[in-house]
This record gives sequence, C-alpha cells and structure tokens, in this order.
Amino acid sequence: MGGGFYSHHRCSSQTGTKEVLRLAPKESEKQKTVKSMPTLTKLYTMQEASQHNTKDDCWVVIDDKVYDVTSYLDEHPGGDDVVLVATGKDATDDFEDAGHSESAKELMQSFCIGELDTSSSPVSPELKISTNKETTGYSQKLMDLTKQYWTIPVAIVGISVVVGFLYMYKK
Ligand code: HEM
Repeated sequence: MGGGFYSHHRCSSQTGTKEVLRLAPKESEKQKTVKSMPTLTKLYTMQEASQHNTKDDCWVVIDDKVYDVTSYLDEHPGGDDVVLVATGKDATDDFEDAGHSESAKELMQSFCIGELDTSSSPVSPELKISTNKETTGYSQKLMDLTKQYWTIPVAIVGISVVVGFLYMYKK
C-alpha cells in the first residue's frame, strides 16, 4: 500500500481555479480510495461559490461539494426558485429536507465541479469549541467564585489584625 491515500472524486475537472491533490480522505472514503488513482479536485471558497446565484449561473454547495446546476434549473422538479435560494450557503440541510431520492443524488453527481475549500477558515471548528471551553468556561467560573467569596480572605486578614492588636495590648 505504501504512501498516503488519495481521495477519488467523481467530479469532472476543468481548468481555471485552484487544483489540489487531497491526502487523507474521510474514514468512509478510505475503502474505495485504496485502489483508485489520485485525481485533481478543484477547490472553491464559499465566497466564490456564492457569486453564482442567478438563473443563468447557479452553483449550490451540498456536503462540502460544489455543483453547477445552471443547466438543470429548468428541469428541476422542485422548481428553480428553491435552488436559487439555496445558493451562497451550505445547502446540505435544504437538500436533505427535500427528501431527494437516490436517483436524484446520482444525477446530482454529474453537476459536481469541485469541493468547498474549508482550509481558509482561521480556526478549525474543533479548536474553536475547545478554546471556548477552556478559556471562557474556566476563567468565567473563577471570576464568579472570586466575586462571590472575596469576603472570606478579607475577613481572615481583618480578624488576624484585631487578634494581633488584642494580644499586643494584653502584654
Ligand atoms: C444539486 C442538484 C439537485 C438535483 C440533481 C435535484 C434533483 C431533484 C429531483 C430528481 C427531484 C424529484 C424527486 C426525487 O427524485 O427526489 C427533486 C425534487 C425536489 N428538490 Fe431537488 N435537486 C437538486 C437540488 C435541490 C436543492 C438545492 C433544493 C433546495 C431546497 C432542492 C429542492 C427540491 C424540492 C423541494 C423537491 C420536491 C419537489 C416536489 O416534491 O414537488 N433540490 N430534486
């Protein structure tokens, strides 16, 4: 086997934008990728995909893949308007909620032009979650505790001072 895994994509490749070789595919993809040859996949940012939001030029992003459905809009059984409002965002939920059939999903693959470029995001989601937990969670708790119990150390110091004075006077 040797070397890394390359992901295989059914998307057609065109010239133009960023083309990359993807290493380390998702767990679910490994099975099929072992025997396949490396292929080039174009990456598009959401910003770029969202420019294509008209009847004459319509891209949708579903499951981190980018589909140019311009030629299919007129034939789409759900109409063109639902697809148009699904542009410029992750339309995975909209697509799933419509309850598309297996054949619809197969047909969809013929419109795939590339994948979503998620690398430009400054912090990965996992990192964001753990950062939130560590800093906001703990420091917030500490702040609350400090606010709530600041009287205890102050009282201890005060009592010690009083006891100290009394002790000195008795002498
Ligand atoms: C990306 C390519 C897409 C393809 C190839 C596609 C294909 C299809 C097909 C073949 C159907 C008929 C029912 C079925 O076989 O499941 C359908 C229905 C439908 N589609 Fe899509 N679709 C796409 C994207 C979308 C998107 C992005 C939306 C956004 C919400 C959407 C919304 C719907 C709705 C609401 C229906 C139901 C229509 C009805 O039952 O009257 N589709 N689509």
